[in-house]
Amino acid sequence: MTERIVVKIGSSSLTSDEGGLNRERIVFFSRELAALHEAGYQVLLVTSGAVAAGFRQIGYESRPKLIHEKQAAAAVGQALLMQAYQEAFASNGPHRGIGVAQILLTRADFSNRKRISNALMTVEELLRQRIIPIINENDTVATDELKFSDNDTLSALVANLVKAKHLLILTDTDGLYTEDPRFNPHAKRIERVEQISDDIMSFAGDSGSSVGTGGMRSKIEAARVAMRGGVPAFVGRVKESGDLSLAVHGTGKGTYFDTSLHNLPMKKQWLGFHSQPQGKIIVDDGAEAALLKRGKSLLPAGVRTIEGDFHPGDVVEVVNLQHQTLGRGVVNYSAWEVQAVAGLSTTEVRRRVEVARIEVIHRDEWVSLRD
Ligand SMILES: Nc1ncnc2c1ncn2[C@@H]1O[C@H](COP(=O)(O)OP(=O)(O)O)[C@@H](O)[C@H]1O
Ligand SMILES: N[C@@H](CCC(=O)OP(=O)(O)O)C(=O)O
Repeated sequence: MTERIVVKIGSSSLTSDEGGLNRERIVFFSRELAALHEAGYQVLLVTSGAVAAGFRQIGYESRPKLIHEKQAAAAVGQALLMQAYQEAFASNGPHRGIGVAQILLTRADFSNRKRISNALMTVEELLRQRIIPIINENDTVATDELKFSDNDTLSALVANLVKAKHLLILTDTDGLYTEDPRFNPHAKRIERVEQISDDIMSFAGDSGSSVGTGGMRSKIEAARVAMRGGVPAFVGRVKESGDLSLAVHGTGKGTYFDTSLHNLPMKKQWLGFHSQPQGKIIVDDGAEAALLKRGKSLLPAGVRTIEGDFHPGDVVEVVNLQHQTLGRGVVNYSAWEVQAVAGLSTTEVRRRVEVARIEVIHRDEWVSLRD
């Protein structure tokens, strides 16, 4: 299969603090992306910048905070953003330039299997036709509680969906530092991350600009999602011509997040990232090791207790004794049944309740969310 690359560009790289698009940067990034396209990669772009591009046109003085104002700014800005990319790509590449297409997605689209498979089919066809899909959140319809709000997570979910070879998250800093380099000029850059430990997470701060939203924290969260989906990620800066290609080839100006995991099938992506858990199962250390290290199913013997009300077939979150999330799975028992058999041996369970399957969660219906 032709290698796929998902590139995410943040507002801070495309616009200024005062709002409005920086057309020179858009032309620059489209050249960088065109070079990958010409080299034979299938390129997908996840771009922010709609709100930042639109608010000045509407007459707001700074990036709006109220949801309806942000949505109005995005509605104006999204058209400007697409127009700018369309023009920039039209003058790139051989013949008639490179074609682009707009795709707007919400979190709700990802949790609906039919909608997301339709989106994937559209993307596949665009890529076959050598068109670059340009993706943003559908800000006009995304409701506050379900919003991605920054596009970092969206780009990771897209990378998992299309089983990308790389996810490149471009921003205004050349990677993750031990502290926000704006506040500590002596902070050290981290070159490679193999596991997102609490230490790594603690380095990351909020956004440095008034137009960006996620900051480094949301980029690391996004890298975690991509890594779990078997997609290695890069977070860094692309400033000079050729930088994007360097980033793809492992010598970019930024931080690389490696993964040895395989791509997650669509069903497990849904289970891990888009399902809505109905409750929690708290398991002991033995069950934690069985699930995470030995790829086993969850048996009643390893269950300590539960939270919430759920029924067979529901998705539940599994947490350890320290309440850290281990993963999610489809449960075979109702909440009261799990509570009744918690800690019991398989023989004892069979004597007490009648269940279709002895496993509380079968390993085929389970996805680990630990690195
Ligand atoms: N530990 C850190 N290392 C690097 N940058 C950091 C760190 N903590 C916070 N930041 C800030 O995150 C900013 C990038 O995030 P953001 O402004 O949301 O960008 P974008 O618009 O590209 O998504 C950087 O400009 C930087 O100031
Ligand atoms: N969908 C929004 C993205 C919001 C945003 O600022 O994201 P980011 O710059 O990636 O932190 C937009 O296009 O303005």
